Amino acid sequence: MPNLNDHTRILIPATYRLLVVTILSSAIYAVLFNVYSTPFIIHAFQPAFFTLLHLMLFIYLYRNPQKRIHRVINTYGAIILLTSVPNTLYFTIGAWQNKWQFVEIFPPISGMIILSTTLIMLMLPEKLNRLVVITWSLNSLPVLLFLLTHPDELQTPRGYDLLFLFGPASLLILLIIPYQRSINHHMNSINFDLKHSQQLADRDFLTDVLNRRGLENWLNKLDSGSKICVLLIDIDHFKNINDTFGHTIGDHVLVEFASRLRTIYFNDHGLARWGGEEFIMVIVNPSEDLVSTLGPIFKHTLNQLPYRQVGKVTASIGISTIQPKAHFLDLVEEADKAVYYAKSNGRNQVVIYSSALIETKTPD
Ligand SMILES: Nc1nc2c(ncn2[C@@H]2O[C@H](COP(=O)(O)OP(=O)(O)OP(=O)(O)O)[C@@H](O)[C@H]2O)c(=O)[nH]1
Repeated sequence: MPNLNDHTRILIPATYRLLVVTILSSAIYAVLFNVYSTPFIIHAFQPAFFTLLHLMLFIYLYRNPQKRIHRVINTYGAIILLTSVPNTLYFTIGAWQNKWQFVEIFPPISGMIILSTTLIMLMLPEKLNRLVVITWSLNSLPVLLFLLTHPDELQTPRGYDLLFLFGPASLLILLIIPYQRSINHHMNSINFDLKHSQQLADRDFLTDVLNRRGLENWLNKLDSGSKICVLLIDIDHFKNINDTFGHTIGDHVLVEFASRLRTIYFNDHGLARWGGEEFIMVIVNPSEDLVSTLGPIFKHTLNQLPYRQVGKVTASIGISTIQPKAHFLDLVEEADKAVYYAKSNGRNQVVIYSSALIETKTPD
């Protein structure tokens, strides 16, 4: 799954799992309620409807997970809230009005509520915590309040069962919150470290522009329909700089050269160190007009002012034709031929590749 942030990458499979568990458990309820029917006709349909609803949610997510994940999570939370709470309130209020015995009539959904809320808290983002706590409180408080004010119903096997289920389980839900927060915190810091190391691995340690790997990753992120133009920029007589001023000063020149290249700005472009004293710039969707103006821009930026410690530095630049990004390596070859031509022709110049130029004018 390219271009997904890490959070979404974790969220999507977690939501699939949550939906599968919910579909399976409500399907089991649907079967059980039909085999062992309750006095309420709605129980014959509600779990089946629930199963269908979550199945539709699963298919909806499956068709476009990246775009729909947050909508699906919010809908899931809303369904839990809107189906469980009215159910619980209906039975507790009815029992309070002496319409029925609560412990006999309350359907065995407590396990389902505990399962879904705990799973949501463990798997889904912190923002749903509040919804889960509200759902849980609106379900457990009426039940606990009713049982504690009706000892005759409490002191039955089902009464104690419900008391312990909703009582200690409420505590468990509260305990999961800090646990989940610390997991989130750790995951965020691991993601941050991972991203940081990936960024470091994509950069040239000396000049801090992209390295070859970084450029490749950058190219992969471009739209497949993008057209590009490649510029190879090779410092002239760099060996002389090293020989005359020493390797360390040579390094300083590379850093200064790269910073000057960074100041040349196009709408969308990538800059990388291709080799020792050779840099590469890829311009995305350039016009032919732009390409024809590149020479003066580069010469002005790179050569005009002297470099600290060493004075004048020049470069030979080869520019490829404009082609789809899939032809990147061919374009590098073109730019390389143009650089070779520039070097052989006296250096300190910008050469635009054309087959005619290379065939007819390449000096020996
Ligand atoms: N200081 C320094 N020198 C480097 C680095 N990487 C490569 N070099 C040097 O860059 C020099 C490149 O030399 P050549 O390939 O002969 O090219 P050039 O002297 O620039 O000559 P032309 O390209 O023909 O103008 C070599 O002396 C390498 O040692 C680096 O990271 N730091």
